[in-house]
Parts: sequence; structure tokens; C-alpha cells
Amino acid sequence: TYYNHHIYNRYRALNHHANMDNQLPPEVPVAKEEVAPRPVNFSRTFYGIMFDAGSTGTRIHIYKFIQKDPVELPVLDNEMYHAVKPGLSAYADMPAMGGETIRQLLKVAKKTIPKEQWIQTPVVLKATAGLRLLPQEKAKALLDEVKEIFDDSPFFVPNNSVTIMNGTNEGVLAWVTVNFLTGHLYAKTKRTVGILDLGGGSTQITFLPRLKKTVLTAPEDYIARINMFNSTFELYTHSYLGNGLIAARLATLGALGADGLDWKVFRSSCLPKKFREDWSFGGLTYKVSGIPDGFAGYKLCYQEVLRVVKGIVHQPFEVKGSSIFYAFSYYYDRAVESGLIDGSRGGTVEVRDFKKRAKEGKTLDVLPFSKEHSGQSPAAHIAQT
Ligand SMILES: Nc1ccn([C@@H]2O[C@H](COP(=O)(O)OP(=O)(O)O)[C@@H](O)[C@H]2O)c(=O)n1
Repeated sequence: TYYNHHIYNRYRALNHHANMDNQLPPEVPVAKEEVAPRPVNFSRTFYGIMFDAGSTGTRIHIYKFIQKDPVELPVLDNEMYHAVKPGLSAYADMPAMGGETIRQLLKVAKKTIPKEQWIQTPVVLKATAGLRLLPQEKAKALLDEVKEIFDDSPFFVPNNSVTIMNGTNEGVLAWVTVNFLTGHLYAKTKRTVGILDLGGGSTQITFLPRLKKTVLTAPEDYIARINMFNSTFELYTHSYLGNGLIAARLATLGALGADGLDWKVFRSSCLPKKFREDWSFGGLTYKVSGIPDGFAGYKLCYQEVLRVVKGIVHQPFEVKGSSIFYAFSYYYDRAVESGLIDGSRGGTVEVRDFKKRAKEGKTLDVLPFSKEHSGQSPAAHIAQT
């Protein structure tokens, strides 16, 4: 299929031309150069297990590959996806219970993968913002717990199979994925698309600058150099930790990192006046409410949010033009929820459309964890204006 064809090419491109400085999982299969005559009826099936440990949920992806010919690269045949909520970071003070969620997901892997394949099937977990936001020792306890469960499992556990992925890699890999899938990834490519990823704990922006000025004026650690197709690409990329949708909402309420969570109620004019709820994130529960005797609405809310992002967000001049960005995760969820795009087909929006909807206040979305869509979903393309 079209999809398989692209996956096939992706591995070819990355294995033969790319040097991502070990940013890519080492277990991507590489076809060996063969000179011997091909065996008749050669066909090999193998699997890989990938855990995405996000701040709002843990997901397992079980990939099935088929290699029909030893000189050809394997082709992705199938993907099995399963998700649980909340994420690992919700178990910051009870790592054993966090580990239990991993054990449950491994049961799905055991059901999906034939027994004789278990021992050679690699299992890897990459954690994102949820664990980055935790104190180091709590994050480590969770990772150690997961590693133990992996070691007890019948699957193959490669070195460093349980880690926190850093924000730069998260942004760069999302850019590579989206540009590969949209057909923009080839030697000397100029017309690439940018990515905007809004998670629960962090948000990433990555694009290939067209102007030298963008690279020269960006903070030094916002530029990532990756080698592909025998040349170096200088990408603008940054992950804003604490500015994912849920973390930023809590920051707006003045709740993120605050003490007295047992008795304090965090109020905001972004919430309806009579609103009152308990929100859980990162293993803590926050009492939140609107301002009953005050005001709610766009203008005041905007001021509150501005206080959170002011001085933090770097705005490269270049994206003010007509750049194309693919926005996903909570950008997609919120765009669907507010009726800006179709839930199954995705769509194109401009930043100002979000602003317009927010002003209309038609979908006063106050649920921190609204429905998560499953597996692959179409992106909302954002044309910046
Ligand atoms: N396979 C997946 C998993 C999550 N997501 C989205 O990612 C968002 C949650 O991000 P997250 O829990 O991974 O948080 P971070 O750790 O990335 O900050 C939700 O909008 C999910 O719908 C997705 O689009 N595709």
C-alpha cells in the first residue's frame, strides 16, 4: 500500500543516508548486503515494541514487519496500539503501581506476538514531559521499575531501553516523521513543513529555517544539526517544558509548583464563574475554580495566560510569513473540539482562527483530559499569518 511504501522508504532513507547521532532507535532493522543466491521462499516476520510514556498517558505500539527478500528492507505490515491513562508520572510516589500499567500493556504484546518471536522482539520505552517535570529521584524510581518489568518479561531488552527522551530529540524526530510522511524528505530538500506538537507537559516547535537570520538570531540551543543525505540540516527546534496544555493551564491558575494543595483553591477567569473541580496531573491533585464573584472571559484570561508565557516564548521572525506548519496532539484535539477542523480528515486553520473561537467562547473546554484520539490521526495544518 501507499503507507507501506513510505515506511519502506523511510527505513531506507534513514539507514543508508542518515546519521542522526544515535537519535534513532538502534533496533531499526537494516538489510545486509547479500551476494549469495537468494533462497527460494525467503520470508521473515519480526516485531518491535515501543512504549510512549507521555504526561497524560502511556501507549504501546506493537509493530509487525515482513521481509520478503534478504536484499530488500523489511516492510511494516501491521501496527497494534493500546493506551492507558493516567501516565507514569501520576505514580510519582508509587512506582510499583506505575509499573503495573506497563505490565498490563505487556500482556497486550504477549497476545499479539507469537510466543516463538518473544525472545528476539526488542522492547523500548521513551518517556517525555511527564517524567522530565518530576524530581530526578522520582523519575528514576519509575524508570528503574519499568526496567525491572522489562527484564522479567520474555522480550529482548536492548541497552538503554528505558529512558527519558530529551526535548530536542522529541522535536527533531517529529519533524523528520512529518516531513517523511508528507514527501518532503529528500536530498537538498528546501520546501519542508514545520511541526507544532502540544503535549500535556511540554510543547515543541521545529522547522527548517529559510533565512540565515533565523539561525543566527536564535538562542544557541534552539538550533539542532542533523545529518541526512550526506548533508547537514540546521533545524530550529525547541521544547517548552511546563507549557504543554495541562501544565500551562495549571501554571495559569498559579497552581504548578505551588504548595498548600490540600486547602488552596486555584482560581482563574479562564474558567466559568461557577466552575469547581479537582484536576490531577503528575501525581498531584489541584482544586480549581472560576472566580464566583468576579469575571470570566477572553480578555482577562488572555492577560493571565500572557503572564505565563511572557519572556519565555522565543518568536522567530520567519514564521510570521506564510509558513506551513503541521500541528498535532492537543492542537488537533482542540481544533476538532471547537469545530475548526473535521475529526477524521483533519484540516487547515490559521492561528487567528483559534483566537476567534476563543473570543466567541463557544467551546469553553474546561476538562483537562478530554478524549484522546487513538493511533495515527490526521494533523491540523496551520498556515501562520
Ligand atoms: N499516539 C498518540 C499519543 C498521544 N497523542 C496526543 O498527545 C497529547 C498528550 O500528550 P502527552 O501525554 O504525550 O504529553 P507530553 O508528555 O508530550 O507533554 C494528546 O493530545 C494526545 O491526543 C497523539 O496525538 N498520538
